[in-house]
Amino acid sequence: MARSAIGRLFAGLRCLPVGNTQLQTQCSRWSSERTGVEASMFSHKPRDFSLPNPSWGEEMKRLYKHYNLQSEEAAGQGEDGEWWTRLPSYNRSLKYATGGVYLSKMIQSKARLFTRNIRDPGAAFEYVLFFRNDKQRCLCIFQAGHLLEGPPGHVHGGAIATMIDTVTGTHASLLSAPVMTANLNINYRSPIPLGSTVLIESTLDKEEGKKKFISCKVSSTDGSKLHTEATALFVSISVSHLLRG
Ligand SMILES: CCCCCCCC(=O)SCCNC(=O)CCNC(=O)[C@H](O)C(C)(C)COP(=O)(O)OP(=O)(O)OC[C@H]1O[C@@H](n2cnc3c(N)ncnc32)[C@H](O)[C@@H]1OP(=O)(O)O
Repeated sequence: MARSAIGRLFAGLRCLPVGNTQLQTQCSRWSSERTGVEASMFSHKPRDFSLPNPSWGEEMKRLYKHYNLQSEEAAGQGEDGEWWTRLPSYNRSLKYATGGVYLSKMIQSKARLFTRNIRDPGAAFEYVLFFRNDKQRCLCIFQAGHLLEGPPGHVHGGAIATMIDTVTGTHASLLSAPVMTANLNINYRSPIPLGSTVLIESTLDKEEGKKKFISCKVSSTDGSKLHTEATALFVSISVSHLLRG
C-alpha cells in the first residue's frame, strides 16, 4: 500500500534507534524510507520517556521488566511480531507535522506531546507501551501521578480518556499513520486510585477502508477490577488534512 509522505515521516519518528533490533527491523518494514529522516529531525538524541525512571513504583517496574524481557529476548532471537515489542516515546513531533498554517514559529518550536510535557518525573503520565503484531494488541503500563487528580484521591476522567486515546491512537498509527481520532466512547466502571498502576489494553476489532475500529479496556494489574472500557474509531488522513489548520 502506498504511504503518504507524512506517513513515512511519522513512521520515521517512531523508528528512532532505541537499541531494540526487533523494533528496528519491524520499523524498517513500516518505513522503508526512514534513512535521513532520523538524523535531520533532532539536533541531539531525544529522551525516550518509556524507559524506567526513579518515580516508577514497584508494580510499574515489575510489569515493565516482565514485558521488556520478552521484547529483548525476541530481539536477540531476531523474531518478529510474536512477542511484545516496547515502543519508544518522545515528547515532540516533527515541526512540519504539528499542522496548521496558522502556527507561529514560536509555537512550533515549543510544541510538545500533551502526555510527555511535565518535567517532574512521576507527577503526571508515566507509561510505557508494548505492541504485539501477531495478535494486533497494544498493552500499556500506566502509573497515574498526583497532578492527574479528578475526584479526591482518584484519577480525572479526562486523564483516563487521554491515555485511552494515546494507546488506541498509537495502535491505529502502527497500522497506517497518520490517523486522527474520529470517535471515542468511554464507559467509566470503577475509579482509578491516584498513584496506582493499571494496564490499558487495546485490540483491533476491524478495518474498513480508511477506518480502524479499536476497543480498549483499563484494568487493575491483577485483572480483578475493570476500571474503564472504550471503543474508538480512527480515520486515516492525508498530508493536506494536517496542513489545513
Ligand atoms: C502518539 C500519541 C497518539 C495520540 C493519538 C491522538 C489522536 C488524536 O487525539 S487526534 C485529535 C482529535 N481528533 C480530531 O481533531 C479529528 C477532527 N476530525 C477530523 O479531522 C475529521 O472529521 C476526520 C479526519 C476524523 C474525518 O474526516 P475525513 O478524513 O474527511 O473523513 P470522512 O470522509 O468524513 O469520513 C471517512 C469515514 O469515516 C466515517 N466517520 C468520520 N467521522 C466519524 C465519526 N465521528 N463517527 C463515525 N464515523 C465517522 C465517515 O462516515 C466515513 O465512513 P465511510 O468511509 O464508511 O463513508
